[in-house]
Amino acid sequence: MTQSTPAIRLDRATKIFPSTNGGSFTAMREVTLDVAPGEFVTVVGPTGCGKSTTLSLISGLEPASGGTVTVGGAPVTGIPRTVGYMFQQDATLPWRTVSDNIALGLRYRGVSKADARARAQRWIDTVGLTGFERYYPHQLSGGMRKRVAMAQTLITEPEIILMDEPFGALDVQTRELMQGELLRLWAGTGAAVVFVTHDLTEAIALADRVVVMTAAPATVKTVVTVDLPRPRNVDEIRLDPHFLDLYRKVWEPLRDEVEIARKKGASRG
Ligand SMILES: Nc1ncnc2c1ncn2[C@@H]1O[C@H](COP(=O)(O)OP(=O)(O)OP(=O)(O)O)[C@@H](O)[C@H]1O
Repeated sequence: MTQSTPAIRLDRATKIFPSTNGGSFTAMREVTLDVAPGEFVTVVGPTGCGKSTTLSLISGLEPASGGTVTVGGAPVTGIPRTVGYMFQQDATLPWRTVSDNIALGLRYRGVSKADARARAQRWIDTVGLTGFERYYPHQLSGGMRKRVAMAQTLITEPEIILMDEPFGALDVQTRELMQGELLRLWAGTGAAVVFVTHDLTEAIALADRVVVMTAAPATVKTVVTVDLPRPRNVDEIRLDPHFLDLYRKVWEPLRDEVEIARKKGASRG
């Protein structure tokens, strides 16, 4: 992959699902977006507009109905190995320890048990879980489980990380802590990130660019460049006066779409 090749390219990507009444439902309409290697892009939009569907197309979980989706310059035909995921619900196995859960991705890729364990230990230390290696997920706090999830995602060194509201279920303080942790961990990876969230403060604090989607069917309404310096302290950056300008730039186009989505929902209901 050369420097000019986008990590992800959506070119007029469209997704049509069959609907339960025998018709069809367009979830995405001609979404065009490039994400550069090492870029952090967040995606916001009204509820149900097609944000998760966009991630499904990039991850190869769903094929596009029209347009093209490429990862590292190659069309997505299956689930690319260079992609890591993090969702709102943890992907930890409840019957495996922290150490085994973190090593899992490497074991699936054929790495020996000893090597996977050693690399897992490095990640356990990096995410601040030293001493909890033999704990099971249910013995951990929500924030600690997120640390496991981040280590699980990053240990395979993905070139692309797809995140669907990964901190959505956390309380506000833990969420802010995890945002800071994510930025710290991501900074050393060079991975391109697409991060879906409903939280505009989170979207701006993390991103190089915020993509605002329209009400369903999703298409790109506008893209706001976040020209805040890195490394960022997510606690402090939201107090920066420029942060408020950026918030307005994202919220104003989004507000219109939320209103459209609300009216559509009301007319359907
Ligand atoms: N497999 C599927 N079959 C049929 N319809 C689907 C399927 N997956 C998603 N949809 C529909 O596509 C639309 C977009 O869903 P999607 O989950 O992408 O929205 P979203 O923006 O991520 O929503 P939210 O903000 O609530 O998480 C929804 O109306 C949903 O019902």
